[in-house]
Amino acid sequence: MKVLVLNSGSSSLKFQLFRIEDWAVVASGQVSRIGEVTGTFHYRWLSATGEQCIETEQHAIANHHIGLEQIVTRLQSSGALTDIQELCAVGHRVVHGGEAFHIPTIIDDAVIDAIRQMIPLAPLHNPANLDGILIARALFPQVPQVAVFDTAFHQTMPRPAYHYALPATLYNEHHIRRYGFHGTSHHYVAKRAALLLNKPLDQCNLITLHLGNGCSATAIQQGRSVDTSMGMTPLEGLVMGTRCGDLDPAILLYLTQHLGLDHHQLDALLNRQSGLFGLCGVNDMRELHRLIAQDHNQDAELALNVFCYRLKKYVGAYYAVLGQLDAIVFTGGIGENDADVRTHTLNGLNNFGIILNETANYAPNSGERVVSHATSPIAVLVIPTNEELEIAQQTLAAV
Ligand SMILES: Nc1ncnc2c1ncn2[C@@H]1O[C@H](COP(=O)(O)OP(=O)(O)O)[C@@H](O)[C@H]1O
Ligand SMILES: CC(=O)OP(=O)(O)O
Ligand SMILES: [Mg+2]
Repeated sequence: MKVLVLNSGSSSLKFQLFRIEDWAVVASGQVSRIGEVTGTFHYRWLSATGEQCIETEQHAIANHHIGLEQIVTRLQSSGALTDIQELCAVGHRVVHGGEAFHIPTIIDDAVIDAIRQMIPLAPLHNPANLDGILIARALFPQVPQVAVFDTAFHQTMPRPAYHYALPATLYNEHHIRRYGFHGTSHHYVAKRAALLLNKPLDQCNLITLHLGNGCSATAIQQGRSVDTSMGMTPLEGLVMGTRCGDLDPAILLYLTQHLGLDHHQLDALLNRQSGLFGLCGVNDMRELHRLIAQDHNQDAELALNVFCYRLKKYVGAYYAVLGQLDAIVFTGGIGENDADVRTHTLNGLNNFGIILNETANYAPNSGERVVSHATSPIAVLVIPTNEELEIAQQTLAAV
């Protein structure tokens, strides 16, 4: 039997098909640039003889419905999913679950309505997540669908951590509070960290740093999220690829009053034109390093420093929140691969008991690893995230 995981974004649809006996990935890939003149269909699968096969096609993919149809056709023709009966569930990443969802949830009409109502709280993510659900339901009417929410893991945050200092009615009547995101990833790497530390998760205090296109930090006390850097929406907190993270809210007033920006322009500015991109014109961390190495580009250098400085402040704050700390965990495309970011962020924290081992930190290695010094009281770990596997396992448990 197999579980299909879908992560539906605004212009892409990522998928992985797992065999539940051993959680092997039988097929995976993504359709991207949906709705553009040329789309891309990237497909990887295991042949009948166990060989890894890869294929990339370029052609227009008009919408998510057509994208998912093409995925299913290819899953069938490659032998990864010869019969739909083999599919025991479809798991969906859903970014915003508000306060309604603490656990993976079997999708029915009421759940779909609730996800729809959450769209204003995650305008970049929830509409696409919902499309993925509706299309998968139409394509596989007999197969149970499960929603796994980015917000669920953070529902254990205590009230002082999630309340904004705003008039109480804004929470009581409008649900304006901090929710936090990337919970599936923070939870997954926390479980892996506990194994590496050889301690039960409910005895581990951790700071997990998910640094991808979106970036967030989480303080984990005895295995539960007690604070996280993203807020009501995935815009608060760390510096990200194109999102600004924390800023003085009066800047928004200034931008509207003195520069005449309307709310569409503000949305574009904060979500898509800020972060690393706003500071130096590129949002890909690898590109940023190239600009620094090849051209000594000062904007890129500043962007890297702003990124790491903000991250260091969150590490310090969450250390104070936790009081006692077992490990700091780096994950996501940047966290897993960028030794410079790890060094810049943790530089000068020796007196806090955080001592990087630079040889281990810079060693070319892609697996789970310890990059702190053997004598460091607090371990520093690099753990590749696997949101899809976590969603697949939670999906199976839910059905
Ligand atoms: N080898 C690398 N060194 C530095 N940064 C990297 C490396 N590989 C990927 N990244 C960065 O990871 C980010 C994307 O992270 P990822 O977790 O894949 O994103 P997403 O949030 O879309 O899942 C990009 O900024 C990219 O530059
Ligand atoms: C919630 C969020 O920011 O997700 P992503 O990093 O996939 O954009
Ligand atoms: Mg991601």
